[in-house]
Amino acid sequence: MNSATVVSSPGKVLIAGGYLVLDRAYAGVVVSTSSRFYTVVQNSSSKENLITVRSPQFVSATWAYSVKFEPSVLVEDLPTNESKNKFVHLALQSIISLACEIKGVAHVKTQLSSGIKIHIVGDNDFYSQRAQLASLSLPRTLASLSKIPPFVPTGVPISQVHKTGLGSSAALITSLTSSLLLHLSIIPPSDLVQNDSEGRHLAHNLSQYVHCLAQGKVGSGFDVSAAVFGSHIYTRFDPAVIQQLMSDSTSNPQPLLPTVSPSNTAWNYKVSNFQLPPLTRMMLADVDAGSDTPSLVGKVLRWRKEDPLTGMSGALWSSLGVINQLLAQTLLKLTDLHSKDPAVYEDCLKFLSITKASEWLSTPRDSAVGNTIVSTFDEVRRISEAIREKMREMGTLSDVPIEPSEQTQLLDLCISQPGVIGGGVPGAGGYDALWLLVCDPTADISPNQRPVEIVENVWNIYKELDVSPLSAVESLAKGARVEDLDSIPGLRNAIAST
Ligand SMILES: Nc1ncnc2c1ncn2[C@@H]1O[C@H](COP(=O)(O)OP(=O)(O)O)[C@@H](O)[C@H]1O
Ligand SMILES: C[C@@](O)(CCOP(=O)(O)OP(=O)(O)O)CC(=O)O
Repeated sequence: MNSATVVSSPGKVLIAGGYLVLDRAYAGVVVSTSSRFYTVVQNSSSKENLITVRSPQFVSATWAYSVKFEPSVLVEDLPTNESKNKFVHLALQSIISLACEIKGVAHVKTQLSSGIKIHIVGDNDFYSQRAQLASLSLPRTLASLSKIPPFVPTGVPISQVHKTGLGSSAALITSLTSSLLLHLSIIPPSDLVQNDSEGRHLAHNLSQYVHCLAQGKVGSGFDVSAAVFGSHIYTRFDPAVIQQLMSDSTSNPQPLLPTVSPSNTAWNYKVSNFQLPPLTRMMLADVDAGSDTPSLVGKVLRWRKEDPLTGMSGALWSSLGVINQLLAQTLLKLTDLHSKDPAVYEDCLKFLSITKASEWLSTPRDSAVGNTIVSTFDEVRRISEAIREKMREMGTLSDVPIEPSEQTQLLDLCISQPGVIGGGVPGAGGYDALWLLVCDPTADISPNQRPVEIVENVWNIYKELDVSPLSAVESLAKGARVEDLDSIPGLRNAIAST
C-alpha cells in the first residue's frame, strides 16, 4: 500500500504587533490564511534511504537526498541536484535525527527502506499572480484569481519568484515537518486534530528551530506559530531555548529532543485564542513595490536601542502594546456579541455594510444590543486608526517607511468606503502589502454594492500604486491540518506530472 500523508499549514498576516512582538513583553495579533502550503509524503520504490523532494510549481526544483545513519544521522544532497534548498535540507536533517532519537535508528531505517518521495506545493496566493492574470488577459479581481488553476506553475526557479508576504518558508517548514513526523509515526494523526496536543507542540518547537536555523536568525516566530496553531494572540519564546542548538557544529551534533520536547519548559511562548468577528472578511492586497523586511527590522531595532536618551520609543511601545491588545479584545467582543444575539448582529452588519464608518454612529439602532454592536465596530475602526498613527510615528522617528505616504493615501481611500472597518500595513509594514477588515453580510444588500466589491474596484482603478488582490480569507481551521489528497482540488494533479 502506498498511502499518502498530507499535512497543510496556513500562511499569516500580522495585523497588529509588528516590531513589538519581537519583545516578549508585547504580544502580536496574527491571522492565519485560507491559503496553505501542502506537503505530500509517499513511500517510493526507488532506493533505500533515498528522499526525493519536488516543488512542481518551480523550474529546477527537484532535490534528492541520501540518508546515512552512522556514525550519526547525515542527510546529504546528491551531486546530481541542480540547486540547493537550505530550508528543505535542514528540515530533513532535523526531522530524521529527531525521529531516530525518539523511535530508534532501526524504526527509521524500516520507514526509509524503499525511499520516500515528497511533494511540496503552496496555494497561488503565496506567489504574485500578476503575470498569470496578464497572460490570461484578466482584470485584477477576486473572480479572476479563481480562474487560475490551483497550484499553478510559476515558470521560474524558487529564487526568482515574487512572494506576496504570506510567510511561504514558515508554512512550508511547518507542513513538511508535521507531515514527516506523521509519516514516520513519531506523532499520531489525532495530535493534529486537537489544538493543544503534545504532537502539535513538538511540530511547533521543531519547526521554529528549523526555520531559525535556515534563516540564520531568530525572529519572533509568529509566522511558524500561525502555521502550527492558526489565528491567535502570540507572545514569543525566549530565543535562549534554541541558542545552544543554533551554535552547534554539524560535525558534533547534539541531541534535539531535550530542546524541542514539548515538556521542555524553556519554551515559554503563549498562544491565546483569537479570530476575526463573524460576517467580516479580511482582504489582502499585494502592492507591487516591495520592501526588504530584515533591513526595516534592523533599522527600527537600532533606533530603539539608541533611543533611551529621549525615551520616545519606550512610550511608543507601551502605548502600542495597549492599543494592540485593545484591538484583539474588541474584535473578540464582537464574536461574543454575535453569539448572544445573531439576528440583531446580522441586522447591524447590513446597516454597517452600506454606510461609511464616519456615519455609523449618526443613526441609532432600535435596540440597546444593536447600539452596542455598532459602537463596538466603531471602536475597532478607531483603534485600528490609532495603531496606524502610532506605526507611522514609529516610522518617522526611526526613519523607516513603515506606513509610507503612498500606502497612507491608498489605505485612507479604502477605509473611507462603506462597510470598511479598518486596516493597515501588515507585519513590518513597507510598500509590499495591505490588509483590510470589511463587513461581509450574508444578506442581500442590493442595490448597494457589497464592501468586498467596492474595495476590489478601488484597487482595480487605483493608479498611484500597482495593487493586486489576494484571494485569502481567514482560515478558521486551527493551523496545521491532516488532509485527504483527493479532497484538495488540484492537489493530486499538481503532484502527478513529476
Ligand atoms: N514551494 C516551495 N518548495 C520548496 N521550498 C520552498 C517553497 N517555497 C519557499 N521555499 C523555501 O523557502 C525559502 C524562502 O524563504 P524566505 O525568503 O524566508 O521567504 P518567506 O519570506 O516567504 O518566508 C526559499 O528559498 C525555499 O528554500
Ligand atoms: C517586524 C516583525 O515584527 C514582523 C515582520 O512581519 P512580516 O509579515 O512583515 O514578515 P516577513 O514574512 O518577513 O515579510 C518581525 C518579526 O516578528 O519577526
